[in-house]
Amino acid sequence: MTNAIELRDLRKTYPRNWAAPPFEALKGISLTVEQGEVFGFIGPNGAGKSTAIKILTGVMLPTDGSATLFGVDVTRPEARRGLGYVPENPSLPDYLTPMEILSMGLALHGRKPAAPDAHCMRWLERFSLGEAANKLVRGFSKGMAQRTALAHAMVVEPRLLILDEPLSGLDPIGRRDVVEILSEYHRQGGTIFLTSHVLHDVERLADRFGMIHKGELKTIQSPNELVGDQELVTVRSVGEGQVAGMTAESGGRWFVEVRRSALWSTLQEIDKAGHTLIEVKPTLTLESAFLRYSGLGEGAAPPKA
Ligand SMILES: Nc1ncnc2c1ncn2[C@@H]1O[C@H](COP(=O)(O)OP(=O)(O)OP(=O)(O)O)[C@@H](O)[C@H]1O
Repeated sequence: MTNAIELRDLRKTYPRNWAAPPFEALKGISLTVEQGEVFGFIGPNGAGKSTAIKILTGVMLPTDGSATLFGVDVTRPEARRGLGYVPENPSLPDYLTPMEILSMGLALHGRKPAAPDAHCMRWLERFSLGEAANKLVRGFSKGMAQRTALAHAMVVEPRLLILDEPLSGLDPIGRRDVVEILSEYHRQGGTIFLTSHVLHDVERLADRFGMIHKGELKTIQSPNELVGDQELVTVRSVGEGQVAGMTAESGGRWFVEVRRSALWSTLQEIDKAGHTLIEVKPTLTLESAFLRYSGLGEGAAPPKA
C-alpha cells in the first residue's frame, strides 16, 4: 500500500537579512506514515514542526529533498485531494458562520453529501457548535474557532488529516472531546499527522511519534517502546496497613518507585499487606523521554530511527 506521507531528506533554509546567515529550520528529515496510522510529530517551540507541515500542505516549498502524500509530490495540487488540514492558530473568515465555512469546505473539495446542511450540522454538533452554527465567527473564543476549524477539516471526510497543534486553545473538556473524535476517525481507518509540544496528547493518540529538535529527527518510536524499556517502575496500591518502602498518598493510596528487578518482591509485599494493586507503569514520562532523546536531559540516549 502506498504510504500516506513520505518525507525524504527534507530540508528548509529560511533566508534572513544581511546581518544574519540563512537559517536551517529542517536539516534532512526522512520519515514515512502508513495509511491508517496516527503519527505524532513532537518537539519544543521552534523545532521545525510547522515548517514541515507547511511543506506537506503546499503552503511552502522545500529547499531540498522531497515530500509526497499518497505517492504524489506535495508541489502538485492533486496531492491535497481528500486532505483535511488545520494550521496552528487557524484564521477563519470572521464575516461567515460555521455553517457557511463548512459548506464552503464541502464545495471546495467537490463533496456532495445527500443533505449537505444536515451533514454540516452533524459535524458542528460533534464539536459542540450546534448552537453557534449560524452565528458569525467574529467574536468566537479561541477554543470555538479551533473547533470550527477542526469541524471544517472533518466535514469533507478526509483520507488524511494534518493538524498543527490541534488541541491548542481548547479547555479540558474540549480536548477530551476532540481526542475522542480523532480516535474514532483513526478506528475507522483514517490517517493523522499531528504536531504537538504537549506530549500527553500524543501519548493518548499516536501509534508512533517522531521527535524533532532543532530541525533534526531524533527518534521515531511508539509511546510504549519509549517508556517500555525504562528501568524504574511506579507501583500504586490502596489499603490500610503500611507496606515497607511505600509512601502514603491521599485516600488510603500508597506508591513506590522500584527497579524492575525489585518489582515482583514489591508486588508480593503489597499482596501480603492485603492491599489492592491500582497501577504498575514505567516511570518515564514522554516529557522526560523527550529530554532524553533530544540530548537535553540526563542520560541522553543516542538517536534511534
Ligand atoms: N518565515 C520564516 N523566516 C525565518 N525563520 C523562520 C520562519 N518561519 C520559521 N522560522 C524559524 O524556523 C524555526 C522553526 O520554526 P517552526 O515554526 O517550524 O517551529 P515549530 O516547531 O512549529 O515551533 P512552535 O511549536 O513554536 O510552533 C524557528 O527557529 C523559527 O524561528
